[in-house]
Amino acid sequence: MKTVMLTYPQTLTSDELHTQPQVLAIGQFDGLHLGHASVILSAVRIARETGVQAAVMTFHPHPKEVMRKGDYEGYLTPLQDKEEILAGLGVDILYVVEFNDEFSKLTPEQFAHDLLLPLQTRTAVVGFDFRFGHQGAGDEQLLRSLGGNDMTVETVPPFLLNGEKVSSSLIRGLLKHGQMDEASQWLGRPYSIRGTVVHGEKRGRTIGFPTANLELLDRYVIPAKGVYAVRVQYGEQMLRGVMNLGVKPTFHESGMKPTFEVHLLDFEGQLYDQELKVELVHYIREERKFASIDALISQIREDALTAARLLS
Ligand SMILES: Cc1cc2nc3c(=O)[nH]c(=O)nc-3n(C[C@H](O)[C@H](O)[C@H](O)COP(=O)(O)O)c2cc1C
Ligand SMILES: Nc1ncnc2c1ncn2[C@@H]1O[C@H](COP(=O)(O)OP(=O)(O)O)[C@@H](O)[C@H]1O
Repeated sequence: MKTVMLTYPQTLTSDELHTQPQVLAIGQFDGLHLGHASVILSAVRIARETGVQAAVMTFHPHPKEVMRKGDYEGYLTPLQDKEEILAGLGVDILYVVEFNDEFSKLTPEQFAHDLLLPLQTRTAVVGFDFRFGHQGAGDEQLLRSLGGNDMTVETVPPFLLNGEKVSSSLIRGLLKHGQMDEASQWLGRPYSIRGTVVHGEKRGRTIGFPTANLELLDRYVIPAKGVYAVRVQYGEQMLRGVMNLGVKPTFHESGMKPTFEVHLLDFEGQLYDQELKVELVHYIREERKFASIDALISQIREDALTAARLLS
């Protein structure tokens, strides 16, 4: 899959894009959950049937991050994660449109005429509640009429799981409550984060449980504090682990920023500066303040056994 970054208006109307006829799924797609996947897989299917390219258009940063100016709760799937998942769904090309003030003011007509049609979009595929253009003025009907004879529009109905509509906001809520099993079901995969291993307080090794402390690569949605059974991708290897996401109340009074720290079950070696992808598979328990270090150690030992059992 190829990724093309677009900024309106400079790059859009130029011939340099070398566009070819395509089926284009359009959306924010944060989370790339089962509902999003059904939109994208519809586009891929139509593209294969009609012998054209399967494309996706998304917007970055998240419009809410731009409009709320810093008061944004974070991404379920930052760009790098989106790219990886979309490539796996069979998408040929991903257009990432820079979402900025100017882009947010585009009318529906400009969006269709200056962006979709120059990209040779033969079919636009959108979710049932798709809105576009300044303040969401455009809907599916308007998109259809703006496409005229050049572009058709396919609308994909809501994807239901156990009778409920799969949505990013519902998944965010599940993560905040540590309901990882449900979140995984709706996402179609476990929730994951990526980070670089940084130096911590060097206490882990002294208590027999070294932990790789992660500095997250992006502004992820932060799930519930507590202990998790995790799978860790380290280069080509998949390793099992147990993670604490919290403020270590046994050692610190309030005011600490939550840290992500992972103890790998079957690993010895150095991880500093390495990148890890951590899948939060199950929530084990809440973080607690222990009366002694020994009590904490025996609890961590038990957590590691629980994680091994849950991940086997
Ligand atoms: C599985 C696991 C569970 C943990 N649970 C708690 C906890 O409930 N309360 C707490 O204060 N610290 C908890 N910790 C954090 C430890 O206190 C921390 O790993 C230790 O202080 C080492 O920190 P360092 O990596 O910065 O050296 C946990 C760590 C792990 C790996
Ligand atoms: N099984 C393991 N799980 C996690 N990290 C490990 C493991 N074995 C060795 N390490 C290394 O030890 C470091 C963590 O040790 P620790 O004493 O907790 O130091 P820090 O406070 O800097 O995280 C990790 O960053 C990694 O380089």
